[in-house]
Amino acid sequence: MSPSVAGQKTYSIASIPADGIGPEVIEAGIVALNALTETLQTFKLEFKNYDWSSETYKQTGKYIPDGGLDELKKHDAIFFGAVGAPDVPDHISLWGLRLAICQPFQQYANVRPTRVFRGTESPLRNCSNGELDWVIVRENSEGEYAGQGGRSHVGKPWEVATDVSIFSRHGVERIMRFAFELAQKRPRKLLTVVTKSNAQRNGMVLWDEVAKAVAVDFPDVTVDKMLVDAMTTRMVLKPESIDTIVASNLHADILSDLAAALAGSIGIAPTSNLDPTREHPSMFEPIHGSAFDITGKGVANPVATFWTAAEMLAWLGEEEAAKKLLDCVENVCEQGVLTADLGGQATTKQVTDAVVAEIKKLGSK
Ligand SMILES: NC(=O)c1ccc[n+]([C@@H]2O[C@H](COP(=O)([O-])OP(=O)(O)OC[C@H]3O[C@@H](n4cnc5c(N)ncnc54)[C@H](O)[C@@H]3O)[C@@H](O)[C@H]2O)c1
Ligand SMILES: O=C(O)[C@H](O)[C@@H](O)C(=O)O
Ligand SMILES: [K+]
Ligand SMILES: [Mn+2]
Repeated sequence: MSPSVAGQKTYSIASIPADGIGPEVIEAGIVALNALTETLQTFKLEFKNYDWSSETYKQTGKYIPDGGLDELKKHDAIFFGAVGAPDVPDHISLWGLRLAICQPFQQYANVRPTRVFRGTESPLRNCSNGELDWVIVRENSEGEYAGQGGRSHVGKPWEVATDVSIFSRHGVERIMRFAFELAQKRPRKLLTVVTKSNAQRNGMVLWDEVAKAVAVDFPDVTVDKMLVDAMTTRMVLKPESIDTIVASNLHADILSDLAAALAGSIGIAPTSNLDPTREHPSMFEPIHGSAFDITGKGVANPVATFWTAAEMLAWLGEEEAAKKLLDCVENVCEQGVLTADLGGQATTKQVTDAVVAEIKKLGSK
């Protein structure tokens, strides 16, 4: 961050639109953010685009060029689209770009809020707005995504393959502390620790023990423990009983897509990959992937990326602007300007234009 001539703070943002609908929604996000800074005149954003993608990988053999991570470190935040292409195996693309940033940058806290917006509907019967307002905290550096494992005797009938889950006391304790602190800041002060310590008898047992130990430091937070399978039914049947959730890397990945769908669509929900120590820039992306089925059609819902942009601003310290942006987005949903995933007919551009129009109204308030 650097002071600008006009005395306004300037934040430097690396944008990595990458694959599929990533470039479509990131473009929409940048349009909305530029409209916001022009209207508010309270801070500035400078974007630098990185064309790292599956296309680059196919041409050069690398998603991130040599020295790329050092380049990224110079920015205040990273605004990421989605990675994954039909002609590159998914494990190559995910580990080549998203995880290749999250893991070395120790963005260990993945924060995934979900709620039902004004003007949108939950597919759940009898779930009114306000009854589904959750934040899922996903452990984002180890667990099932530790990268430990391998294959031997490839192609032989006796072939073996392993993916070993790693739970370290250090890794579990830091995510638990983060989740308790977040739950403590929310009005209900309610945290559900998701586990699978009946079947997974080592790592998940450590997970539970550390949760219990950390809870002692947060006497004002009410904690409960749920096995992940039962958690899915509670999310569907008693959404109002849930507030903040902490879960392992894989469990939370699955639960958060479910959460987004229960709030109306995967096209709404944001993700923050945070390095809470602020040693490295944090990375912000919509929760969804590259959505090959709708790529290039101009119909991707940009709302998840707008909410992502708001989360990024809040992390940078611009909470008021973040709140205003999200309000504009919710106003547009309430006006019924919705993409097909939310039951509407609007295009990405029509939703973006409507959000920009709402943002411009802020200037006259
Ligand atoms: N963080 C990431 O970059 C990330 C996340 C998830 C999946 N992926 C990758 O994306 C690729 C496709 O994965 P997938 O199909 O499992 O998940 P996906 O999220 O891309 O799509 C799932 C479904 O949701 C719909 N959808 C997603 N985003 C939408 C939006 N903004 N508006 C409207 N509809 C939307 C899609 O059309 C599709 O029907 C794979 O390569 C996968 O590895 C990447
Ligand atoms: O991390 C993953 O599993 C994928 O990138 C994706 O599904 C996500 O949620 O980020
Ligand atoms: K994404
Ligand atoms: Mn996911």
